[in-house]
Amino acid sequence: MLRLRPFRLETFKVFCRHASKTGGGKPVDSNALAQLEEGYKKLVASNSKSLLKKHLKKDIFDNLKKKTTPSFNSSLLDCIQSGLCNHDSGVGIYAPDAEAYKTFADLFDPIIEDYHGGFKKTDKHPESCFGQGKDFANLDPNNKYIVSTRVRCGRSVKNFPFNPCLSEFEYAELECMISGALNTMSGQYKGGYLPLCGMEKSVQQKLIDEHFLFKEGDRFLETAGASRFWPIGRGIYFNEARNFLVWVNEEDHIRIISMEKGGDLGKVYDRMLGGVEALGKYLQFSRDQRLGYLTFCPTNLGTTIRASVHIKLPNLTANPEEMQKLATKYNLQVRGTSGEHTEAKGGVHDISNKRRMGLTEYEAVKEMYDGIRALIDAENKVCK
Ligand SMILES: Nc1ncnc2c1ncn2[C@@H]1O[C@H](COP(=O)(O)OP(=O)(O)OP(=O)(O)O)[C@@H](O)[C@H]1O
Ligand SMILES: NC(=[NH2+])NCCC[C@H](N)C(=O)O
Repeated sequence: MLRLRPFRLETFKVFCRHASKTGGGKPVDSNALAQLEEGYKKLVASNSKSLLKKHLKKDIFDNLKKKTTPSFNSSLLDCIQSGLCNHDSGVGIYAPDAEAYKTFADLFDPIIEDYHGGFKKTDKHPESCFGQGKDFANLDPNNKYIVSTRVRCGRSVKNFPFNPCLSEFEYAELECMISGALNTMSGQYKGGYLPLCGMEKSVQQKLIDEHFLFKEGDRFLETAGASRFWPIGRGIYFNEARNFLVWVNEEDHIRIISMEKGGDLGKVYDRMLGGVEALGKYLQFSRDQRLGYLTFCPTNLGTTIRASVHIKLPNLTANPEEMQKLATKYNLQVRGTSGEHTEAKGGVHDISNKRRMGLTEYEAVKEMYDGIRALIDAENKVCK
């Protein structure tokens, strides 16, 4: 087992702040309040299609604008700054610390319900049930459509807040804990950790282009306060075969990723699952009774699973309305070739399950599996 965390002044200060609270955080300072009012006015006047704009009604805004979270004093501005700065956000809100999901529940709950296909504020996320990859046959045995398959999940380490509330010291501490746990991995998971600090720019860019590494300078994350002290504490772990990866301190503390060429979803899923189990022996993850595994972005709560294929469907690509209709029918999300907020290049789309809450891990992957099969069937029908 890893050694116990040493005594830290930072943690002690947080503890004291927490212990001295008698409910409710510190009042929001007048500067933040003025920024909020201004930003809200602009959002309302904009043609933003974000879930933030849709659900931040005036009464909710007025009711939440002066609140802060008990332990970290995170404000509404801390939650919605990204959506206020980026009117092209699809969602536009993040939780600076786990308590934000409760303090600002009047806004998070309807957004969660909308994104995750009806997970109501009275609903409870089910217990984890991963099932087994053997139920998912190769989606494209003749290698006709699928370029590659990837399954990822996110984890937050217990007792640490999310990005905007982490100190520089905590970034380094988290990196040390997570890479320490990763370095114990054996068998097919054996590999090495590469910190972003000191990584050559050309190496970094190559890893991004190969779809292994997270990109840098994501404006949605930056304006959410998630890029402080960059690149301190950030990095990537690879196994020797480069089909198992772990991202450290990007959007979430941990992203566990399994990926390979072709359409063997079952194999990719099992590999991710084994990695999650192995890491779970060394690290404790934050889980909420109602929301499931806790993540920085509400779109990732619950199972945190995104199972995706890079796929070429020329006929459906030529008919984007039909493609979107099918994606909506099967609860799928269509992204561009380099991930979120990018365009499809060479006809390659990234298609994945959209919802992650209110269903088990197995069901989330099954949803993607059934949807991709339906899209391939539809593509084949047009061919005939
Ligand atoms: N099936 C896949 N095959 C190869 N690469 C993939 C696949 N799915 C996603 N990727 C790549 O993974 C990288 C990260 O993508 P992206 O940021 O959209 O998703 P994510 O890591 O699941 O996280 P988030 O949803 O938080 O953005 C990108 O380079 C993207 O192209
Ligand atoms: N990586 C994510 N958390 N994606 C979901 C939302 C991303 C961004 N905040 C938006 O609203 O468009």
